This record gives sequence, structure tokens and C-alpha cells, in this order.
Amino acid sequence: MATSLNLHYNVFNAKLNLRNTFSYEIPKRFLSTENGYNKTTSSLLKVTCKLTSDVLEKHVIENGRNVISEVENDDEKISYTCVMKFGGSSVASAERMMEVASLVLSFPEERPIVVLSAMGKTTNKLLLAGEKAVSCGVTNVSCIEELSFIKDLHFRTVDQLGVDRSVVEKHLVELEQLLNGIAMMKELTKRTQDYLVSFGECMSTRIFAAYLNKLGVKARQYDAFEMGFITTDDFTNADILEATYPAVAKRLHGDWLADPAIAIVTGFLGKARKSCAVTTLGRGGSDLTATTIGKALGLPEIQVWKDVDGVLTCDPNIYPKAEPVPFLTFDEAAELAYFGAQVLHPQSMRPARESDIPVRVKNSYNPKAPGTLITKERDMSKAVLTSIVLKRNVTMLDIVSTRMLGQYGFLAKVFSIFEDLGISVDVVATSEVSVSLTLDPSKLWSRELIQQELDHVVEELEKIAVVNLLQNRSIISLIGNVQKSSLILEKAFRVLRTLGVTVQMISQGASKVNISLVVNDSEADQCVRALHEAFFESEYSNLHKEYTSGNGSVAKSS
Ligand SMILES: Nc1ncnc2c1ncn2[C@@H]1O[C@H](COP(=O)(O)OP(=O)(O)O)[C@@H](O)[C@H]1O
Ligand SMILES: N[C@@H](CC(=O)OP(=O)(O)O)C(=O)O
Repeated sequence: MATSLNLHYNVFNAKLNLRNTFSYEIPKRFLSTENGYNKTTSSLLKVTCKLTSDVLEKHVIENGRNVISEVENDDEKISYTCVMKFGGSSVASAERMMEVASLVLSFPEERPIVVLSAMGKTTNKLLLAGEKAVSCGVTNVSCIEELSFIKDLHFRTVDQLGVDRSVVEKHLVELEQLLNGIAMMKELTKRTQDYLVSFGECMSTRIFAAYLNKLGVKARQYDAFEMGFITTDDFTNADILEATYPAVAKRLHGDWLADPAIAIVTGFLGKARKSCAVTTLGRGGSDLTATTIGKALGLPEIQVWKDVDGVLTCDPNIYPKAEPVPFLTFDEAAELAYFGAQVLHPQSMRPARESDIPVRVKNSYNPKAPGTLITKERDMSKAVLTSIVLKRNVTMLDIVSTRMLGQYGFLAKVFSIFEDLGISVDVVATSEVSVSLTLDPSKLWSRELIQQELDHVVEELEKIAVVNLLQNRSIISLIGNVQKSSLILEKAFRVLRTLGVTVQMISQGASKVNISLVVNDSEADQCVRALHEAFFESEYSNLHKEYTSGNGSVAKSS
């Protein structure tokens, strides 16, 4: 196999000095006559050189591209070929773990890194157990229902899988000790909360690795906080730092070269750079773990396995007729996740987009379904609406200038108030003297914006403006081709008018893939269902298809 690589010139040089050999073709533009390249030969030159972990690492860091799958080695491929993330629902029981194991092993040509979330609803149970421990008193910790549930689930799972109980015993003892500590201190800090929830992923990965080993498949378990995931110290919502990429690449490649084994990595976790304590990446953060590993190793594909047939046209819990979306761009997926589609972590697209690695969302309950492929670009010529997303419990502010400040000064002051208070703004619409905006309902991913903070925002804004605070609003985001915004809006407004719903704010995002509408919370579900029917099910959707394929026009057909 000889494939062209976007090799950096000096990496190419470095590679020529090596002993073990592999070969690939390098595009002419990356070659120099200094390396003995003869310009009269073909545009691609086949190069033979040695591969070491240093070279792999350097190449991956400098090029962000996959070498592993492109490298030819006479005997075997060199290292990992793909990352597969399985969420909590995919590993909720022993039965599910067996299915995931057979799914992983059904790709014998792959050498996967498997990222796992905690089993089922373990993270929620751990959080609840922590809250109960704060107030239940030390003597009652062992009676916390959620602790018993977690113990039962994990012991039952290891027993059913036929692996030794010692795989999780130590963690379950430590978990109870931690809950005792929380009960004693009558306090659950965010730092302790992160340590508490980390037990979920630490146990699921240990069980799964032990099970693969029992099957005779060599697997090695990794705690992300011990293998190079370095984050900010923002407990419960930490950001991954750049140093993570080389550290993770070095660790995984080094271990593979020393002793090849399937890697089983805890999702969602990291290690705080300053305090060195365990951090979490925000709820649903295992998706981000997977894309980070994909980027670190420059893998050809990142697979995210869920309990649905891919990213759907809307949340199936709101409307069960939601259908899979076959293709998405990174921008669409990021916008969709940010505006509330639970299916992907809001930050998870960033590493994939930065390294241009396709992300495939698949269903572990239905592996044959094609799923959703997320890439940098896709053919948008026929795309109108891709998905409808709902974000509930949004607070909206109408801020009208008292003209104390000029136009620039007014907007600058408004946004500096939000910055000072550390509150994220979602959707914004401005006129010369007023601005309407919505606030992220969870200033931090896990915590509600509290009334006291809102009062403080209003107090600050009232120094320069007349402020109207509107709560219990929802943002309906129409993700799709904003080039067709007239068509989308025409149809959306017709639907909303039929329902008698007043749209309180509209914003067309700079991303060019999102039009957001603000409505009352109480009307939101009904709007999503009606919009879904109109865009994806009714004769209207056929009208769209006709229109977008150039066979008709809205004016003519309507
Ligand atoms: N647009 C959407 N497409 C697909 N799933 C969605 C969407 N919006 C919400 N969901 C919900 O997200 C769930 C999958 O996300 P999540 O529970 O985080 O998966 P996992 O735990 O397997 O990673 C689905 O079961 C579905 O209920
Ligand atoms: N277990 C964590 C991390 C995660 O990503 O979970 P899931 O993949 O099940 O959404 C959570 O519940 O938030």
C-alpha cells in the first residue's frame, strides 16, 4: 500500500535516517533535490525508511495526519488504526458489554482504541449519592440507595462476564470511603464531585478490558488522567490543553510498540494542570475524549457509538418520527451540539475539525445502520434543513439603551458586563439602540444560572439601559443551509403562524448553518413537532426537494 502523505519537509528528512523500513509515496511538492530526488521522475516518489515511535510522534504532531494506516510494513501495521467511543447506554450491562466486545472484534483489520463512558446512568447515580452524603451523616452512607445500586450493577456485571470481582472491588471500597469523607465534611466541592464521578469510567473500562483479556484478546486499560489528558482546573467543565496531544500520542504509541494491545480508555476525565486533581470535561465529555485521541494520533476516522441511528432530524424524545441525518459538516454538528442536541458533546467537534478527521456516529444497538458521517465539507447544493434543535429554560434579556453611551460604547459595555460576571451569551439580535440576547441556561455545563446572579446582571445593565428580563423561553435552532434562509424562514413562519405562536427573537448565526428562533417554553415542543412535519414529512419537504433540485420554485408551487 503506497499512499500520498502531506509530509512536512524536515520530517521527511528525519525519516530518511532511520533503520526499519516502510514505504509510501510523497507528493513532488514536498521533495527537494537535496534528498536525492530527481525532478524528472514521476510526481510521486516512493521512499523507504525506518519507523520509530519518535518519528511517528513527530509526524503526528507536525502534520496532524494519520501515518499508521498509511504506512506499509512488511509484517504488520504499526499501531492503532481507529478510535471507537461507546457511551453509557452502549455499556449499560454485561449483555451490552458482550455485544460491544463482539462489535469491536468484528473489525479484525482494525487496531482500536476504545473509549468508554460509565455504565448506564452511573454518573447520575454517583452525583446523587454525593448530594445525599452531604446531608445523611456518616453512619448512613452505606444505606445510600445509589451506592447500593452502583455496587450491585458492577458486581453483577463482572459476575455475568466471568471476570474477577477484584477488578472493581478496590474502587467500590474507595468510593464508599469517599462518600464517608463527604458525609464527614458535609461538603461536596466541584473538585470532589469530579473525583467522585470518575469512579464510573474507571470501573467500566477495567471491567471491559478484563473481559477482553478473558476472551484471549489482549487489552490494556488506561485512566485518562494518568495517560496525558491535561486540562484546565475548571472542575466539572475542564478544557483540554494543547500539551495533551503529544503526551497522549507518545504514551499510546510507546506502549503499542513495546507491547501491542487494544487500548481501553476512560472517557470524560482529565488531570488538572495546576492542582493535578482529576477533572471532568462536562457531561457527555467522552465524545471529546475520543476526538482528542483521534487528533493526537492523526487517525483516519473517529467512531462515536450511541443508542440511536446517528444524529437525527430532531430529538427523538420530543418527536419519535425523527430520522437519521446521513451527512453533516463539523460546523453543523458543533452548532447542533451547542444549541442543545444531547447526542454530541458541544466541544467534541473541535479536535476533529482542527485535524480534519471524519467522525462517524453509529448505533451500537443497530450496527448495520449507516449512521451519520461528519466531515469538513459536504455537498450543500441540495441541503435545506438538516436538523431541528431545542434548548429549553433559556433566559432572554431585552436591553434598550438610555443613550448615555454612543452605539459602540453601548454594545461594548453590555458585553463587558457579561464577561465580568462570567455568563455566556447564546443568541444575539441588535438594533442601533437595543440588543436582545439569551443567556446560556447553564452558565457552567452542570449548574443552573441562579436568580441571584440574574438580579445582579440586571442591576448592572440598568446603569446604562432599560432592561426587560424574560424567563422560561426556548431557543429553536434550525440547522441547515443558511444560503436558503428565505425558504427556511418562509416555511417556518408559515408553520408558526398556523400554530398561533409569536416568535420573540430571530438570529442567523455567523456560522451560516443556524437560524435561531426564541419562543415560550410552553410552546416549544409543539413547534418542533410541527416544524419537523413541515420540513421532513409533508408535501412541503417534497416542495423543497423540487425547489432545490432546480425543477420548480416556491412561488410557482405554493
Ligand atoms: N438530534 C438528535 N439526534 C440523536 N439523538 C438525540 C438528538 N437529540 C437528542 N438526542 C438524544 O441523545 C441520546 C444519545 O446521546 P447520549 O445519551 O449522550 O449517548 P451516549 O450516552 O450513548 O453517548 C439519544 O438517545 C437521544 O435520546
Ligand atoms: N459518563 C459521563 C460522560 C459521558 O460522556 O457519558 P455518555 O457518553 O453516556 O453521554 C456522563 O454521563 O456525562
